Amino acid sequence: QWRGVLNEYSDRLNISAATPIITLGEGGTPLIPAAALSARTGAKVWIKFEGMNPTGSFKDRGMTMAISKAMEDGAKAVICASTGNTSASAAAYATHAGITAAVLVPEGKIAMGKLSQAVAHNAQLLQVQGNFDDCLDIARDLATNYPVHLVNSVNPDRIEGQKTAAFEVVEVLGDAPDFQFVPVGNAGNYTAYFRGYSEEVARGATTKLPRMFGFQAAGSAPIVLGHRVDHPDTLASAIRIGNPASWDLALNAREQSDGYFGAITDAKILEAHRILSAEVGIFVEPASAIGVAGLLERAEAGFIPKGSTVVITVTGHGLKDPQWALRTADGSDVVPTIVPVDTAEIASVLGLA
Ligand SMILES: Cc1ncc(COP(=O)(O)O)c(/C=C/C(=O)C(=O)O)c1O
Repeated sequence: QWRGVLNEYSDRLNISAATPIITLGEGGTPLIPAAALSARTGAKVWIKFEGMNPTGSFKDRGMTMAISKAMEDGAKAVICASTGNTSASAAAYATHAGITAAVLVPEGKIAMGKLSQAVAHNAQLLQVQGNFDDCLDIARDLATNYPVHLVNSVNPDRIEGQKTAAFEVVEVLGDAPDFQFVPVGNAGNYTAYFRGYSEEVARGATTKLPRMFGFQAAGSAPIVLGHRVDHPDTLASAIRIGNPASWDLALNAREQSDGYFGAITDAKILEAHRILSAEVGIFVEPASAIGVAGLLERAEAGFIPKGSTVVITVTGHGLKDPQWALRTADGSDVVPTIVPVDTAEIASVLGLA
């Protein structure tokens, strides 16, 4: 069986025999051809479905590394700030390791699925009366002044673990794609994919780097705007971040990969969210759909050559924040169809009769 990314890629990660391997089987996620998106764009589109990780997001790749290294350092408690998925993952891996996790989330801005996971995994969850950026400032202060180990993506172990997704793409495609699309909050994952692909080039496993295309929500797009956003706002709560922790690393990755950062409106995020679930059969939380929206926008604008190989990483499962599938385009609630226990009636409603 798949043994988790630290075991599967041990020779390409900075772990040693002294590193305890804390794993829930993360990684080895599906790379799924998206015929509907290929038809819409003329590219050859693949979806890297990171919702299939143990806690339902890509964060598990980084957390297995961060918690394993924390255990190696003798940590007894970990701390993180989170818009939700990092807290769910930190809580799961910490409890699996037998240590405690404290998580700081912006009050009232965490999706129900993620809140449920952090509580279920016995984290000390504090809702901070501020936004994610305030939470990260506090978490860094706590890790500096108290005996708690910081597991946010400012911790390089997280980037190390997350770069394994690029290894898996290359294994399946036999080369790097022409374009790699990702959502961008702190820009840790954008940075991690660039690092993973760069290492593949260095070891001769690929002929090229993909162009790294990252997307931020229009109401929360500091890298696109070129300045911090003090009051970020988007329904894509996972990427509601105004001061990205890996900003400089991401700009470097963009330069070196002839990459791009773009902003996408909430309406276009929801449109892509629906296309992905209704036409491809992949259910994601809204932030994860921004890469699909980004591809549709870039293709429409003529920047994606026909026949290009495109990988879009969708980062969190739709079950994290299922409410969005139950709203119609104009924001009203989907009305359930209620029928009597009567075959003829139902056949008629289904349009069979
Ligand atoms: C579903 C989903 N998609 C994309 C991102 C952006 O990744 P980065 O650009 O590496 O930050 C996040 C980030 C979440 C957190 O930052 C957190 O959980 O604290 C996410 O949950």
